[in-house]
Amino acid sequence: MTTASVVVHPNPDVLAESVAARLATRIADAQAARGQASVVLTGGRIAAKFHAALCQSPVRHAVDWSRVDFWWGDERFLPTGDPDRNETQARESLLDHLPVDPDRVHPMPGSDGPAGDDPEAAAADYARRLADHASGDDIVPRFDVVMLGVGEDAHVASLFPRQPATYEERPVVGVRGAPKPPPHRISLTFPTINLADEVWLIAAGSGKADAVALAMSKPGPVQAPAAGVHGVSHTRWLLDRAAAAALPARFRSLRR
Ligand SMILES: O=C1O[C@H](COP(=O)(O)O)[C@@H](O)[C@H](O)[C@H]1O
Repeated sequence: MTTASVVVHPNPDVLAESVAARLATRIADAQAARGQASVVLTGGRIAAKFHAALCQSPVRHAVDWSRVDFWWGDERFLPTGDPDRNETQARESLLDHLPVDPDRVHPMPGSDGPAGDDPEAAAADYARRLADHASGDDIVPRFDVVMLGVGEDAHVASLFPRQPATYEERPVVGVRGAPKPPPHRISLTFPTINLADEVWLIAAGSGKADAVALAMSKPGPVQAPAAGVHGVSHTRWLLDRAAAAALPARFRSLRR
């Protein structure tokens, strides 16, 4: 049975430390059980903060980083190395500082990649890479953790409200006309994200408060994509107090 939880932290720094420690612990648990782990990284501002926290966290020593597969939930479809790519930012803030296995780092293609400047073709390339790492009859790996930032409009990954990608049944989708720059993106879709063991929605700041409250009021996933994701075992909302400010009082356990 799937479960859900909401944890409210006093500020973005504590949120980042908490996410970093949780992630290292979750990976260590997966490695203890299966010898390896797979995580899906998010982009955005809160990712940069918890990446930095993880690089300093003592708990990072509980993980064998060479036995972790790193995937991305979405990518801004720009040339490799562009500073606005989620991959570039994750390498600079996290992966370049840990002893990861380069063969286990799976960035989404850039617009200068083998599929060319076509986000749909690049998405199909990434779907093939996911299929190559899936088990049995699955077409994507069953990730241990998918981490997702939450946009002010309640988007997650590059699944934006009322956009065609929110209806997509293929595992990865090319996005054109995203309301947040850049307009061309690649994203995992709901069916792929929702096969993960755990899904973590991470949000900080007052700008996210309405989106978090909307998503948790159980609207449809087309209206609020953050409402359309869940882990097979657990869905975790990890918030700072400002992002939780519009939630009903019962969710705001922290009162300091
Ligand atoms: O563009 C994106 O934005 C979201 C949210 O970013 P934030 O800076 O508002 O936290 C992010 O989750 C997504 O991965 C990224 O491509």
